[in-house]
Amino acid sequence: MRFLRYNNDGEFSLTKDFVSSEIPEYAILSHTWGKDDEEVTYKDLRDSTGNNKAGYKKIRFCGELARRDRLKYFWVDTCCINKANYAELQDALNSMFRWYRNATRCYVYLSDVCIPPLGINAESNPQAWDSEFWQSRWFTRGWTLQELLAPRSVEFFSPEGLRLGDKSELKQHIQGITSIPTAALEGAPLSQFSVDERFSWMERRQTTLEVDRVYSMLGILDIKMPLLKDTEAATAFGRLREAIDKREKCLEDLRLTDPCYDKKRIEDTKGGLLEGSYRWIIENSKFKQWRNHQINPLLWIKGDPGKGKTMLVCGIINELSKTIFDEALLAYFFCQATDSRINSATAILRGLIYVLVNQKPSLISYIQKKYDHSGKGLFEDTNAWFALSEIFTDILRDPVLDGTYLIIDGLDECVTGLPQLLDLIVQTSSVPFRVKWVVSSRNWPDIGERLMNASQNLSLELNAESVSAAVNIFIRHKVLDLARRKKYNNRIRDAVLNHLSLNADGTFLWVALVCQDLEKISKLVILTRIHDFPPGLDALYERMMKQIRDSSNNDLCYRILALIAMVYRPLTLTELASLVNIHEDMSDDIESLQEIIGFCGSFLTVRQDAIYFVHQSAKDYLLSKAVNEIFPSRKEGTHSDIFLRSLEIMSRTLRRDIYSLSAPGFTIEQFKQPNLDPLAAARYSCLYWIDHLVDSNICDGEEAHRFLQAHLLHWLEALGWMGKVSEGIQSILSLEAYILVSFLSGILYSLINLP
Ligand SMILES: Nc1ncnc2c1ncn2[C@@H]1O[C@H](COP(=O)(O)OP(=O)(O)OP(=O)(O)O)[C@@H](O)[C@H]1O
Repeated sequence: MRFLRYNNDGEFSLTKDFVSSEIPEYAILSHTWGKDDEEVTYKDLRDSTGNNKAGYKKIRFCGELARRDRLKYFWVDTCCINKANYAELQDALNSMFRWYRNATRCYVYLSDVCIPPLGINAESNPQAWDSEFWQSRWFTRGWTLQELLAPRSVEFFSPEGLRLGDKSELKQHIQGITSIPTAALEGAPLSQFSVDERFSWMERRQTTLEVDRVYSMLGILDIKMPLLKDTEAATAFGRLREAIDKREKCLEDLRLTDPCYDKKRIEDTKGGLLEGSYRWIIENSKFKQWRNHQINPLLWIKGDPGKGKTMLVCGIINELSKTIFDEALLAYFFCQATDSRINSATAILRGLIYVLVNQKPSLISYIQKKYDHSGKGLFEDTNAWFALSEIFTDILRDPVLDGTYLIIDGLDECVTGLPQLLDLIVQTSSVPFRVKWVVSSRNWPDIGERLMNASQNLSLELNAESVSAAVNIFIRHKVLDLARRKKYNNRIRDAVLNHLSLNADGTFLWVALVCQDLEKISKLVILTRIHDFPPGLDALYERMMKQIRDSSNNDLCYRILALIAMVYRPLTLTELASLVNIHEDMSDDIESLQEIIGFCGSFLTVRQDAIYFVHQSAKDYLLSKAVNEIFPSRKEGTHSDIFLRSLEIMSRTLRRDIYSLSAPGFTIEQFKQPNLDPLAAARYSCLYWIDHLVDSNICDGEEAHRFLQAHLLHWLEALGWMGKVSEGIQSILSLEAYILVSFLSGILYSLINLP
């Protein structure tokens, strides 16, 4: 990038070309072009021939303001680009948005907003220029759109050099003139606005060459593409659309989950985030040291189950996103062992990359080439980890990631690929990477072995005092809420407060579970019942198990708990009804099902129609301490039940043209799912029946064979409607491996081993 700077003689001249790592602070001019022969060109400046041109005034204007703001360098598009060199011009047009964005100051020269001589105090007397400002040509030109949006500081001046205000002070005016939302004018990332909305900001603007209406959108859309000479606008627009569509398709295939929504869901499922219960970490000396220094950029937060790590991480994300500087990014991922979609190292990398690219779309360039070659398989096939970790490290090397924060909650919940993931985290938290990491996990020795020397660790047990104080805030909040809703008198309220404070032992989850149970207890008996809640999570879970044991629905509750503990993603109520094999006339009675889930102690919770364990530790308890009760025929038996039940559901549901569309050739985009979805009960089964067969370890090739003989095409059709054909192919591959190892029925093998 080439600049102008003042010389000692008071004149200015062009500088050398600065490489991107050496670019100094600079000011930049935004203006509308006059007639070609009035503007000072690169050649004029080089040959010292432009002083008499009308455009010289603008350059001097910019230089004077830069000098006022103590900026040695300034940039003006008329003369800092050598337009005779097409390669340079092309590069400049592709870089312009970034150059405006990185400028310390941007001065807008409004040649047609003249201030009458008496309007010297222009800022405090807007009536003097208001109508000219509204009608200024600057707001009608194409290139000035990015000059308005990209820089942090945009100041408007009359040609007399009088300051009219900056884009923040004038945002009401600018919003009224341009219809651009104020958030965009205030610097919100443009990726937050849809592509169509961004195109609409250009609608009423003109450019000298029609094709420039397309090229002037490249930065705003964060797209890079070659600017071909003499291209028709329509052709350039077609190429731009194609680049956008390719990017969106790639992102769609990369996306397994959107961690931003996961965070919202988790906070909601856990009853909402209480600021007073996480703020201690912001003042913690280790946290501050990590935040303010680059010495050890990896912070490992560790603690026992239910100590509040996940909620702490949510709080840290909120806090960092408030203070993160300008261009830096913040990406995070919540790993959840109970959901097979988000419990592996590849899922974590896909999530982090997805968030990074969403915030900075140009990072797609690190994926696009590989994706164009391999398609969605890049993220899913057997080499996915290697491809994704290469893409990830390439992205982290990009200088735009300077100051970026990466956060992973629940490393202990990463069921597949944890060692590789830990190694990658350690590797990328050293030079030359410029990101900072926060990871959280339980106190697991395997994780400790890999992270201990490479990280600062913040143990919740070693910060017991702060954690206890945070838990007490939580207790107070919960009990006051209960007291208000259940009309406790002061004696009951204080007895509950007292019992919880004495027995919580710094464990948030224990408090949350006890309060959940207190909801169901009448205030008349609470003073006697409150002592039934023993201290310690396991003791509490044992108490919940005992209640189930003593209830008349215990068999159904055990079956539901076993099922929810073994499925690979949370089930909907409809899926549960069909899989648990309850009485036929109750299978579509969702209210009764919800009631039954209520009988399962506080182990389960229903949010937005999906059933979750109240906490990972609840599932851990069942899998380790209640095995005999809930898995009478071992875990394999439960897998086998789910497998057989799935075949039943699918055989009953799937058929040719399941949505009765009759006419062939429908695309998924054209299709609108009916309210009564015939696939609703079978979706889980379609996706996971093979996994359950494989994990059941029973050689039930006969059943699978019969099902595939009758329904192979119906099943593929259903997967198609669900957008899960590639998952189906993966399942077929596991089935093939399974039956090969199990020396199963040769007929089944030959049926699925299609050429
Ligand atoms: N800051 C907070 N605001 C509101 N609720 C909180 C907060 N911290 C903890 N909790 C409550 O405590 C429960 C347990 O917290 P959390 O899930 O964060 O623990 P954890 O340490 O991540 O547990 P695990 O390691 O077993 O996953 C949450 O479900 C929530 O009810």
